[in-house]
Amino acid sequence: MGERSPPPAGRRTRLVSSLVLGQRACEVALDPERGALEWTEQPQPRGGRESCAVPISEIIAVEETEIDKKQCNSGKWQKMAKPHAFTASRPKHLLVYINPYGGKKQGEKIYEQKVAPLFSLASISTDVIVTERANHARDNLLEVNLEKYDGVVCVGGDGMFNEVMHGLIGRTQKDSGIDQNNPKAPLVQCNIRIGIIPAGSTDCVCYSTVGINDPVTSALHIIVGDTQPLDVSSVHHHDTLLKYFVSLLGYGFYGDILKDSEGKRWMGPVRYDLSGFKTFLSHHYYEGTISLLPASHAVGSPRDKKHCRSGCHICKQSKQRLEIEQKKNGGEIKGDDEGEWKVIRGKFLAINIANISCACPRSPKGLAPAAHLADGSSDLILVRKCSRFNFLRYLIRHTNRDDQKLARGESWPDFHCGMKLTFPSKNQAAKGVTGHTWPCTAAFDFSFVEVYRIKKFQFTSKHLEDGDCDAKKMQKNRFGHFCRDHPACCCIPPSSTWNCDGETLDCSTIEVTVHCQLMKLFARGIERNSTLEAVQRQLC
Ligand SMILES: CCCCCCCCCCCCC/C=C/[C@@H](O)[C@H](COP(=O)(O)O)NC(C)=O
Ligand SMILES: Nc1ncnc2c1ncn2[C@@H]1O[C@H](COP(=O)(O)OP(=O)(O)O)[C@@H](O)[C@H]1O
Ligand SMILES: [Ca+2]
Repeated sequence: MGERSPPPAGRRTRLVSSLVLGQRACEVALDPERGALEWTEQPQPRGGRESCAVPISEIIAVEETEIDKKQCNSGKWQKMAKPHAFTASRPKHLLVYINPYGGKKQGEKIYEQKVAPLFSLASISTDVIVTERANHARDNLLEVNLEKYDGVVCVGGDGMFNEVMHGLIGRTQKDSGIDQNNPKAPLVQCNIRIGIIPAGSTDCVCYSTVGINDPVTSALHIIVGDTQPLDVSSVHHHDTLLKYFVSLLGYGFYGDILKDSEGKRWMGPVRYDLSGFKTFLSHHYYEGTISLLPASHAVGSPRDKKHCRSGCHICKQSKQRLEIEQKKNGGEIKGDDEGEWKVIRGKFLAINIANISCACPRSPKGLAPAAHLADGSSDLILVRKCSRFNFLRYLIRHTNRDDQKLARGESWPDFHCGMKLTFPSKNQAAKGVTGHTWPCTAAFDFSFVEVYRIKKFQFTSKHLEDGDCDAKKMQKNRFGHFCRDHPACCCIPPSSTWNCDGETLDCSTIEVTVHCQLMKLFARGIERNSTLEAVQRQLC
């Protein structure tokens, strides 16, 4: 590249050159002020000029093409040694776990065909392990030498991500001498980032942190070294750690779907739709006592119209708060017990705790659209006993895609953030209809739905309120539900099971604590589409 004009005083040099892209002549410029590589097509005889720019931090690789050998050997060109790491945060060595049985069983193919070539282009070296059994990745992470890796990649669904996350959290606490079974123990943050290549059935963690479940998009976020902190919640039964979760902890409807779908894994992702339909028809409700500690530190509420997006200032504030706390306490993050507990008793069709929005292809806005990725709080959604018709209205509001239509007549293409928008027709607009099918008709606007932003939570099923929940001591009734007090009961199941990131928990009596930004992902959150969101807000 040759310099065209001297830079104005105080400005860094802008390098400009001509380049042939296929058949087209372009003017290419490296602009250090904007940190971008720009190219503009030279004016065509019929007019028109197209201009593009790519941030330098997002260029994957620089390759020297062999078109003009003479020029290459003329001394003007210098061959770069394997170029990588445009910015310091890019990974060079990755440890990859592939679940060959996740989703539609395409994990290995997806990795080999779509991801590995990009890693190789970006000069990233990998150690790949195709798992041979459940918990293979978790157990391996507890002993492997992690120092040689800049990140861990999991190819699979939410269950696989959850397994890898358990390995890393467990390893970090073990190395720091922290007892994970103690619900009050201050956990140590994991600094090694996880990348998720979606190849599962729901891919909720990937969808909610990237905006789409696309393996190539995820691979690019890993390559450019994006970092997205993530809240993780722990689930304890007295002094025993049961599990951690990132997406959904669900009792009642989502617990029953999971339980029913376990034997249908061979069907692939469609098992959830079938079990969903069956569970909807069974319409079981469950009685119990909930105690919750509101997230007094958290800004905003689960009903907010403004959602967590790339560079979210609410999540940034939480990071600053954490750093101040860590400095004060010599690196430790102390549990925050401040505030007044609220106790709620009742009959519930669903109890959902969402650490993040839980957006996925089946529910593009998510079960908790306003939940933040890294604010140290979870959104608790209580759906009380109501009619089947009302429950269906609630389900449709958070699962239906048509509910998200906004454009006049036709739909906009699917945006990066996974939304599809359609405006009301002219006739509808003339009648003052601005959005009867618009997503702002929130799933929470029902008298039988309550929402809270929480930092701690406890639950006891009514049938267990006076006893212990040792699953082995309990008798299983013929529907597969535990029922100690009423062994012959076959009408209303006394307790459901918890769906914890897609795994069932053995105990229904649990205690949940949100750990602010315990993990980091190779992601950058859902990117804002400003035009689209401005229209969205206007119509709301
Ligand atoms: C009649 C209506 C039927 C509705 C069925 C709809 C399912 C809607 C799914 C929204 C769930 C979002 C929360 C995500 C949970 C995942 O962690 C979990 C595990 O995902 P994985 O199988 O590991 O990818 N998936 C489920 C369905 O529980
Ligand atoms: N090789 C394997 N054989 C059987 N199960 C596995 C294997 N590797 C991982 N798993 C387990 O499979 C479960 C589901 O995996 P996941 O990738 O989330 O698929 P899905 O989204 O279809 O549920 C996870 O809990 C994980 O622990
Ligand atoms: Ca959160």
